[in-house]
Amino acid sequence: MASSNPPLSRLAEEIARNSKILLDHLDRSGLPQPSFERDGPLRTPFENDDTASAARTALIEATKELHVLALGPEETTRFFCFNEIYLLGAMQVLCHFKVPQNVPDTAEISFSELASRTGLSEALLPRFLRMAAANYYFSEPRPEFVCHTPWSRTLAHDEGMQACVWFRYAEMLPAVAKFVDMVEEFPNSPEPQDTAFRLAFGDSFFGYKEKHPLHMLKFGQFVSAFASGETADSAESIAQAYPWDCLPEGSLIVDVGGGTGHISAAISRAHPHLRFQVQDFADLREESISLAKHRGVSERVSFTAHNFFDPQPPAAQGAAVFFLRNILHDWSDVYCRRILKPIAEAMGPSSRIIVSDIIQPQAGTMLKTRDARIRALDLTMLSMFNAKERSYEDWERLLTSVNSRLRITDVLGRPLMRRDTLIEVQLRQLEDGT
Ligand SMILES: C[S@@+](CC[C@H](N)C(=O)[O-])C[C@H]1O[C@@H](n2cnc3c(N)ncnc32)[C@H](O)[C@@H]1O
Repeated sequence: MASSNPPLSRLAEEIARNSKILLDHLDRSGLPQPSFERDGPLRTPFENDDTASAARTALIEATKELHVLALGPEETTRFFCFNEIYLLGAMQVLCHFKVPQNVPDTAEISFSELASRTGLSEALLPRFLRMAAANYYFSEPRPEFVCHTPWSRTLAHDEGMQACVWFRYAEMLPAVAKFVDMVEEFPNSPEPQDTAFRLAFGDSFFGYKEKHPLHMLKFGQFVSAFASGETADSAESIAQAYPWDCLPEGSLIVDVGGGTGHISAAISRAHPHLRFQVQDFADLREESISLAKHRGVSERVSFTAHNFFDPQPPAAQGAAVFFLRNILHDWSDVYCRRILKPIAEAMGPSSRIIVSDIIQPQAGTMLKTRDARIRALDLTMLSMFNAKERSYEDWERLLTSVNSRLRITDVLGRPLMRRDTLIEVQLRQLEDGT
C-alpha cells in the first residue's frame, strides 16, 4: 500500500523546514548565507547552536536521500563513482601545479595567464579546471576566465585541505585498488603487514613513510586537517568528558601509546590532582618532555619508553587508569589481545581501562551520511593496517577474550565528543573481594 506521505514529499518538506531553521539562525546571528560567490564564507558556524546544528545534519541527510531517489537505481549505478574518481584526479593535478594559489582571491584570471603562471599545459588546464568547476571548486564567470569559489579558496590557503586531496589520491586510492587482491590473498589474516596498502606500495604504512618523507609530511597534515572541524575530538573535550575528578588525589593515569602526551597534558591541566605516565617509543621522549614543560605540567606528566606488547613496568602496576586513545582500532583482535593482556595483568582491584575509540553503530540505527563515514573509516583501517573499528559487542567480545573478568562499566563522551567515545572497563570483583 502506498504511504500517505511518500518519500519525495516527506523529504521536500524536511528540506524546506530545516532550511528555514538555518536561515533564521543566520539572520539572528548576523551571519552570511553559504554561497558559491567568490567572497562567500569559508565556514558557516552552526555547531554552537544545537537547533541549527541538528537542522544542518537533517538537511544534509535529506538532500542526499532526495538526490539518490531522484537519480533512481540504474542511473546511480551507471554513474557510480564516475564523477568522484575523476574529480579526485583533477584536483590532485590542480593542487600539484598550485593552481588554487595562483588564482587571485578577489579577481578573475584568464586560462592562458594561469597556465603560464603554473606551468600546467594550456591544453590540459581547462579540462581539469572545468571538472573541478562542475563540482563547485572554481567558477568560469566568462569563457576561458576563472575565479575562486569559497571551495577552491580553502585549497589556496590551507595546506591541511591540500593534504586531504593529496593523501586520498596518493595513498588511499592505490591501496583501495588492491582490496580484491588483499581479500583473496589474506582472507583471515590478523597480521598488520597483510594489507592492501602493502600490496600497493610494497611496504607497511609507516615503513613506507619512513623512506618517503613527503608522504610522512602529508600524512601529518592530513591527520590534523581531518581531525579538526566537525569531526574533532579535542584533548580538551576528553578532559571534560570523563569524571576525572572522582579519582582520588595523586591517582596515576597511564597513557598507553600516548604519543607526545598531548591528551595527558590537557587532562592534567584541567585536573591537577592526577599524575600521568605517558608510554610510547623512546624517540618521542624529548618532544613529550618539552610539551609537558611548555604546558606547565612537567611535575605531573612523565614519559616512559615502553613497548605496549611488553609487561607493564613496575611503576605502572595497579595504576588507577590505563588510557588507550586511538590505539586499539589500529590493530586486529589478535594484536589487541597482546596489548590488553599485560594491562589486565597490571590492574589492581580498583584500576580501570579507558578506551577512547569509535563504537560502530548497529546497522540501521544511524543517519546514512554519518554511518557511511564511520564505515569508510573502518575500511580505511582495513586497507592501511588490517585493523578495524568495533561495535559495542565487538568490544565486549574482545575484552572478555583477554580476561573473562573484564567488563564494560560505562560508555561516556556524548555530547562533548563528536566521534569517539570513552569506554570504561573494570575487573569484575571475585567473591573474596579481589
Ligand atoms: C594513532 S597514535 C595515537 C597517539 C595518542 N594516543 C593520541 O590519541 O593522540 C598511535 C601511537 O601508538 C604508538 N605505538 C605504536 N606501536 C607501539 C608500541 N608497540 N608500543 C608503544 N607505542 C606504540 C605510536 O608511536 C603512536 O604514538
